[in-house]
Amino acid sequence: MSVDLQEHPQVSDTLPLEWKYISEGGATIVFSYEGPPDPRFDGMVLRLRKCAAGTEPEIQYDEPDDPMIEYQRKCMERLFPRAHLPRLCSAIVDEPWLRALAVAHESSRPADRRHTDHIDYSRTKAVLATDLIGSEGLAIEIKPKWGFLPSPHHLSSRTREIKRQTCRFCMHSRMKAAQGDHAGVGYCPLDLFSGQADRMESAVEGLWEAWLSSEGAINNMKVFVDGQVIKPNRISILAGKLNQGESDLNVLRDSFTSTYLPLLVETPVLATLSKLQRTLDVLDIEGLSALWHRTLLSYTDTHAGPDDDEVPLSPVGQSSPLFSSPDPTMKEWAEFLDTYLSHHAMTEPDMEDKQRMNYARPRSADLRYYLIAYLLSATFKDCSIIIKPALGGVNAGEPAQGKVTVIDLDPKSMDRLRKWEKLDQEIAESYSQVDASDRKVCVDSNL
Ligand SMILES: O=P(O)(O)O[C@@H]1[C@@H](OP(=O)(O)O)[C@H](OP(=O)(O)O)[C@H](O)[C@H](OP(=O)(O)O)[C@H]1OP(=O)(O)O
Ligand SMILES: Nc1ncnc2c1ncn2[C@@H]1O[C@H](COP(=O)(O)OP(=O)(O)OP(=O)(O)O)[C@@H](O)[C@H]1O
Repeated sequence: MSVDLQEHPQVSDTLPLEWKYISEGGATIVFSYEGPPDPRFDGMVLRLRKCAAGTEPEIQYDEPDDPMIEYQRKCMERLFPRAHLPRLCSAIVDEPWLRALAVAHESSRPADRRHTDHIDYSRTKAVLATDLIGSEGLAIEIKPKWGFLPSPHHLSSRTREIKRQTCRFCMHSRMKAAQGDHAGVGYCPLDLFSGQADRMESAVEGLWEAWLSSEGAINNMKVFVDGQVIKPNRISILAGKLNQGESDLNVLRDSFTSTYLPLLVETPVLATLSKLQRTLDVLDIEGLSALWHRTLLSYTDTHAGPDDDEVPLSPVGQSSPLFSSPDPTMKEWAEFLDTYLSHHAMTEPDMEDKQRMNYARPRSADLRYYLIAYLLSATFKDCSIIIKPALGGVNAGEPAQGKVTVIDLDPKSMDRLRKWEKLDQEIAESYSQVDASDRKVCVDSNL
C-alpha cells in the first residue's frame, strides 16, 4: 500500500474513546475528536462510510481517497468560497480500530439506525473534516431542501398547475405526513430562501415547531448544545444556553429565532444554494425525461440494427446496450463546471445562458449537460448547512458573528434519476388529491 503518512493521519494513533459520536445520515457516521492535543485531529471530525446491517464488504487494499475530497476541491470550491465549506482531508483507518470505535459508541446511536446499518469495517480510508459544531456553545443544522418553483415550460398539463403553486417540499411533506412519516409540515423552503427577513423568520419558526412536534425526529433541523444533539425532551439545556431558564415555549422560540435569524439573513450561502438549485434544474425532471426519450428515439432510429425494431427505451438516466449514460468522471465534472460557470457568472444575471442554451427548446446535443446539471442540482437540494453563532453571542445593532457552512455535498449518481422521476409523479399525484382550497400557495421570490 503506497500512502503518504505525512498527508494521511493514522487514526489508530488515537483511542476510540477519544472520539465522541456527533450524528449520522443515511451514508455516513460522524465523530468529533476529544483526545489530548494533537494538531492532526484537534478541531476535526471523522466521517466514516456505513454499510447495511448484515453485510460484510471485503477489505479494499489500496483503497483510493474518498471521492468526496476531490469532488469538493475540483467542484464545490468553484461554487462556494472556502470559508463556507469544511476543510477535508483523507485519513487512514483499520478494521480493528473501526470495530473498537463501533463497540464504544453503539449506545449513542439512534435505535432505528442501529438496526439498519453500521460502520463499514472494510474501509481503510476515512475523511477528516473541520468540526463545525464544536464542543462549546450553540449550533443548528438545517437541511433546507428545494428552494424554487419549477419553470412552466416543461411541465405536463397534469402537473403544471399543482407544481407551480406549491413547492416540492411542501407537497412532499404533506404526502409523508399522510403516510405517517415525520415531516417538516409548516416549514417552507421558499420562505427560507426568500431573502426577506420576515419570511425567513417564519421559516425558522416553522422548523422550530416541526422540531418540537416531531420530538426532534424531522431531518430538516438538528439542534446542538456543547457538541451534542439536543431533542425537545432536553429543551431546558437549550433554554439555559439561550439565557431563558424559566421561559415558556413562545419566549424560547423567539429567543432561538433571534439567535439564528441574523446569521441566516446575512449569509450569502442561501442565495448561492438557491441559484445553483434553480439554474442546474431548468427542465424539471419532466423536461429532462422528455429530452432523454426524444434523444433515445432519434438515436435508436440511426443506431439500431435491423433486428432492434422493438428495443425498449431505457428509463431516464439508465444505461442500455444501445445508449450509455455513465456517472460523470472527475474530469467530466470539472469540464461541466467550466461550461456551467462560463454560462453563469455567479454574480451576474443569466440572460446570456438562456439565449445560448434555449431552455424552452432543449437540444439533444445538450442532453449530457442537462443530465449532469440535474445530478449537481440534486446535491444542492439535499445538502445541509450548519449555523454556529460566535461564542460571545449576538449583540444588537452589530453584524451577526458566526459561521454558516455547507455540508453533505456528495455527488449523486445517474441511477437516481429514475427514482426522482417516479417520486415526482407520486408527489404531484398525491397532492392533486388535496382539495384545491386546501392547497398551499408557496411564493418564489425569484420569479
Ligand atoms: O428524494 P428526497 O427529497 O426524499 O431526499 C432524500 C432524503 O429524504 P428527505 O426527503 O430529505 O427526508 C434522504 O434523507 P433521509 O436519509 O431520509 O434523512 C437522503 O438525504 C437521500 O439522499 P441519499 O440517499 O442519502 O443520497 C435523499 O435522496 P435524493 O433525492 O438526494 O436521492
Ligand atoms: N464537518 C462536520 N462537523 C460537524 N458535524 C458534522 C460535519 N459533517 C457532518 N456532520 C454531522 O454528521 C451528520 C451526518 O453527516 P452527512 O449529512 O454528511 O451524512 P450523510 O450520510 O451523507 O447524510 P444524508 O443521509 O442526509 O445524505 C450531519 O447531519 C451532521 O449532523
